[in-house]
Amino acid sequence: MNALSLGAVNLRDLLDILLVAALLYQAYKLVVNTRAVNVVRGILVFAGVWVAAQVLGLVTLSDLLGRAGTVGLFALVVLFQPELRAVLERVGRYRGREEQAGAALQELARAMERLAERKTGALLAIERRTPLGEYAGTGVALDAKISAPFIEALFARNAPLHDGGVIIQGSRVVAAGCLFPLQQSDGTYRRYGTRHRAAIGLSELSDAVVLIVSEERGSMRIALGGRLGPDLNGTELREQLRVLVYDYEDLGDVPSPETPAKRVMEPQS
Ligand SMILES: Nc1ncnc2c1ncn2[C@@H]1O[C@H](COP(=O)(O)OP(=O)(O)OP(=O)(O)O)[C@@H](O)[C@H]1O
Repeated sequence: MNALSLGAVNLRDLLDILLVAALLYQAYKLVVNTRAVNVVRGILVFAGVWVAAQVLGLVTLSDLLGRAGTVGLFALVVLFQPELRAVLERVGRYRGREEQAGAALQELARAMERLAERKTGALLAIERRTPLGEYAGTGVALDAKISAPFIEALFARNAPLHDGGVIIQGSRVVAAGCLFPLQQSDGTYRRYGTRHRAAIGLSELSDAVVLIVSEERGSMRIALGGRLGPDLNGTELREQLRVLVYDYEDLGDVPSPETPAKRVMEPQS
């Protein structure tokens, strides 16, 4: 018997099982809270029926399901192309992103503070799991590192792209002048203007963290999960950005709108 073996199971088997478990857990975290979760359930039922057909020797059924499965795989790749690309991009991102994330957070918060001080209206959506490509497509594509002066320049009055929202992916600004979906008027946010309602609307349809600087009040707020948070000072804004955006990748966890944000995101009417 091998020196490393523990009875029938040796250390290599244990390592194998642990790695597979870790992989399955990562896959679970990728799909939970996304539209893919129902598809995964469907695939599991499909696979269950297929295995049962094979075990029971139902040749025609298992052959049919096997062929349908191959076609289905291609269909899934097409259907989930945006999500797959986002996952691969996340996996492929190089190390050192902690440093980049810290710098992006500080620059973004500084830009928000300066815009608020000068009462310059601004709207910025930070992408998390839900791809924001369809909204980015309504504006002008950019590819610029986040910096406070750049964001301030984008929203400066009379600047060509100051109207509409900016979209951020990680530490890069990827689009400006974008049209976000307005919150459907259910009465809750009726007294707010279109900038705030566009922020709430986008946060309703995606898991994006949407930042707003009010031109009227010079306040900074976050919309998340279809709700508008309270006015934030610079410290609170940094803390929220850290918890909601710039920490999650390294922790491997995207906070859901209900979790950490709840502390400071009481609904505002
Ligand atoms: N659907 C939209 N998508 C993105 N930006 C929008 C959208 N609708 C309006 N905006 C932006 O909001 C600006 C108008 O803001 P408005 O004054 O109506 O809103 P508000 O919520 O009262 O904000 P503020 O407190 O800054 O005045 C527009 O000039 C435009 O830049």
